Amino acid sequence: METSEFAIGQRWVSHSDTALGLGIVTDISGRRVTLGFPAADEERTYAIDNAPLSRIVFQLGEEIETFDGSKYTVRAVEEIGGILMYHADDGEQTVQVSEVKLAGSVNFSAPHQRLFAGQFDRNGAFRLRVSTLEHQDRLRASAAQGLIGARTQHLPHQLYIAHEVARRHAPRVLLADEVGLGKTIEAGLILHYQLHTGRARRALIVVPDSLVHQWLVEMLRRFNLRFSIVDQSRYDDIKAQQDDVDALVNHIFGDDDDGENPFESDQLVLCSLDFLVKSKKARDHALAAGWDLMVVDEAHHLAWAPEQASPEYEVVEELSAASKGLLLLTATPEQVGIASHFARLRLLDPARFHDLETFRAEEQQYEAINSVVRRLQATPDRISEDDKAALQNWLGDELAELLKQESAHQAIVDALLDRHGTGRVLFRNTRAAIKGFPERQPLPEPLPCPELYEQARFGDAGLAPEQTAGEEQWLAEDPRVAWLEKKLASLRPAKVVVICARADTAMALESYLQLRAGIRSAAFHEHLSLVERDRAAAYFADTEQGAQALICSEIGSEGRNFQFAHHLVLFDLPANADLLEQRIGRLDRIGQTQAIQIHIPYLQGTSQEVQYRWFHEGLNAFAESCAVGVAVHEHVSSDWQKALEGDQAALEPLLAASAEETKRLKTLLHNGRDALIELNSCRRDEAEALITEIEKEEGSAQVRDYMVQAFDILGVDIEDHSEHADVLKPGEQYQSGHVAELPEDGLTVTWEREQALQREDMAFMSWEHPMVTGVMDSVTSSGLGKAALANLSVKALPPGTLLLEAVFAVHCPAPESLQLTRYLPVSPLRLVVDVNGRDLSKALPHDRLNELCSNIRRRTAQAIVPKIRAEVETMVDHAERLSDPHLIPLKEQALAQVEAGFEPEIRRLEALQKVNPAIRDEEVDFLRDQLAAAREAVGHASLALEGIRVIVTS
Ligand SMILES: Nc1ncnc2c1ncn2[C@@H]1O[C@H](COP(=O)(O)OP(=O)(O)OP(=O)(O)O)[C@@H](O)[C@H]1O
Repeated sequence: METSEFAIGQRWVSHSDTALGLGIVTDISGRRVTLGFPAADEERTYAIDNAPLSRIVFQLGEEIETFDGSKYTVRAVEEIGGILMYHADDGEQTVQVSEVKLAGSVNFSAPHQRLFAGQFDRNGAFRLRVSTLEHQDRLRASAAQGLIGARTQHLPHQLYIAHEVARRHAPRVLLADEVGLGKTIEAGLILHYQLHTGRARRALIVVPDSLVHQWLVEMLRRFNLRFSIVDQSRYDDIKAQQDDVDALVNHIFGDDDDGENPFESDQLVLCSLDFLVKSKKARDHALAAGWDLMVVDEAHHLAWAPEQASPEYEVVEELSAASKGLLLLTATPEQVGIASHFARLRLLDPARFHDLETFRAEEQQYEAINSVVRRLQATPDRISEDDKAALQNWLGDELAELLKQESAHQAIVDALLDRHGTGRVLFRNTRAAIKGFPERQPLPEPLPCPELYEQARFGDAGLAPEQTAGEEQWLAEDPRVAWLEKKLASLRPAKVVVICARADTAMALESYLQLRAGIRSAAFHEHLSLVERDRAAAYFADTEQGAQALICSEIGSEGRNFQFAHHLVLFDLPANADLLEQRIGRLDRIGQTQAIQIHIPYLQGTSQEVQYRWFHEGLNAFAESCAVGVAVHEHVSSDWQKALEGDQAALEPLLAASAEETKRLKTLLHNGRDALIELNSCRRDEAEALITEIEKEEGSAQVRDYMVQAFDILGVDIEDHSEHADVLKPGEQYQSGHVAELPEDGLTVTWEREQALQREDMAFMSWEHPMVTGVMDSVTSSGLGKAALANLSVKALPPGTLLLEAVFAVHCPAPESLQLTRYLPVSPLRLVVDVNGRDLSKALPHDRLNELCSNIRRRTAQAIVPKIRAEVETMVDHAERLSDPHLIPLKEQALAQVEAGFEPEIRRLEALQKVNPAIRDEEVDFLRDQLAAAREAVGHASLALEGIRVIVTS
């Protein structure tokens, strides 16, 4: 009996998460279905179209258990109004059990019961099941888990961060690598890991308008993560789909709040921050949907001051409370000031960052902390008395506790970085630490100031004086225009990115260059729709027919990837040094192969010249990435303002003071904050070990061998394409239910990452490709290979001897929030027994049996099974008895890991509570309760029989 229509009361299981147990349909509304999972005390809502659910129908002869613990054997099944009624007996009386009454933690479809019910498979399916469990177990224990499938180069700083952050439960961190070092990739790796390991299911990415499409594409092509965009047009579509009567009612009553919540229809959603700020409805919907992980790119837009938060900050603050994990991304965390930086850290970790003034005061101590940390690391076996006193001062009573720990020095360093640095929350890699970036060459072009700008030489207006003149006029008289035209002609065919502060300037320049100067160019600014912007960027990227120049407004200076170009023209200069870094970062990013030529046309005797000299001589911000620009500006702001206003006398002192302050701050940061953050952001040796592990996993041919084995059983044909590549096609016996993502006309795949990086048209098949994980999940959650019957012909055993090869795996239903799979591996246990209970596991290894066993014809097998039922039951009992002792060490190990996972967290919160009165006792109690619940759940773990092969000798 098979049905796929949902009805309230039906029982289904989640094949993506069997630990939930047997679910019951509690609500069906619109395109969503909600199930309660009593064993795990969880409720889940799925989109009906792609719910990972399988209907559970117990077969005749199988045992069922009701929620009050009574057990019955199924004798007949009938369907009444979509609900199954089991006619069952307990040996004495016959009862009718509605499926509604079945227990939630029932372990359905026991392999031997499947066998007796005639549901057995050939040998190959059993073999596939065993190897699936073994691979799952190995992969889950591997440090490479979650990081294998990405179509990216293995860069140590990225993998280190991803590994460090992604393993956390509900991570909340600021990814603040310098511009262009790959924060998007880091966020993608973390997302991929969290989704792959089930630590997160629902994720929301919030980015500026101009980056929506780029994120969509990066997530899909690099990580196989398919996000859905929610924007105004999505709402328009929903509205259009509403039936006419609804629309009429809404129109009359002015109520358009009903209708679908598009944030709930998908698990992975991408949305622009601008849209969330503008649309209250979208905001409310996003809030109501709830998230496991939220990513916010270009987080420097989230400005905050003690008196007033920006609307962007408010939106993210609200949403961050509705999301368990939070990743904020920005290359320039202090772009809008230290207060905003603090406020963002507070969103991430309110327990640690509770007071702005305390935060400021702490920053003064970084240098002293750094020197103690360095000494601790240099001499791991002793601490000087002076350092002990300093540590006592910083860590108080906690020090004594930390000193008792096994690796006391590391624990103290970690506690210091966390409690007195930005340790757990902030990651920042710098070009200086990573090395290998190309040179940046500033090429100033002083030009005479035309009369046209006589009234707009200085102040802010002087930075973009064209806004004070008519368009025709400035295009004709501003010498930067003629210079640009000539420069582009002389550089042809080299690609050039031109950035100016304002959209009007970009538009006027672009149409001038295109129409009057005959230069192939494209404009990129905020007045274009998202599609038009992507089209412009693609036209510019095209190497054969594309534009030579892309004329961008300031939005082109964020997040975009233009590293294929080597020339940047700064048509004007921004006021803020971080913005300058963002602009240069479009070209100065991973993948840039040549020196970057930065052309800087400026008008002499205007604020442009002042700004050029300030950036160049004061901050050295053209030639090198400058992280201290905003802080230096705060220090010299009144002189800077004066110089910008045209006060000649202020300029030289400004340049001298800025250069000195830049040097001072860089040294300070180098020895203080940056050093502390660097300690945290990439531990080289760990990163290298991780890469070795990932490459070992990728380098082995195991994934292909496994999939070849699976394809053989699931009816997928493999044709040779070229070295490392194949073409997969549905064959005659194709079982589409087990193989997701295989198009009818086939799929070209590569098994090698290097090839995948070159050939984006090929799917990159790794252990973490959705087709591979889909097959693995489908094998373990379905009945495939659970029971098999085989023939063995060996002289050593008399004909007619029966053997049982059984495979067990750890089973532990528990609330998902506990994430117990972290501690309890699958741990497949294979045993071979005979009818007398002899343990033959070692004498008859799995591979040897695979070689020796052959299939029995189905008819013959069906005739044999009823005759050997009693013996099989006896052998299953023997195997279960032999399996029992294996569970004890597994549980002990899991318990130790549970403690090791929770206790540092509890200690940390207790330590922070002493300095932060805002931490409530309930927060600490919550963790203690979680620990108790995890202990209890581990206590109930069992070894469940996952598959059997009954072997008959001949
Ligand atoms: N591991 C990698 N493998 C291949 N390409 C990479 C890798 N890391 C980064 N890149 C490429 O380098 C460029 C910069 O990466 P990304 O956009 O993630 O940087 P970012 O730090 O977010 O930049 P920004 O500060 O400008 O937002 C992108 O083109 C990206 O595709």
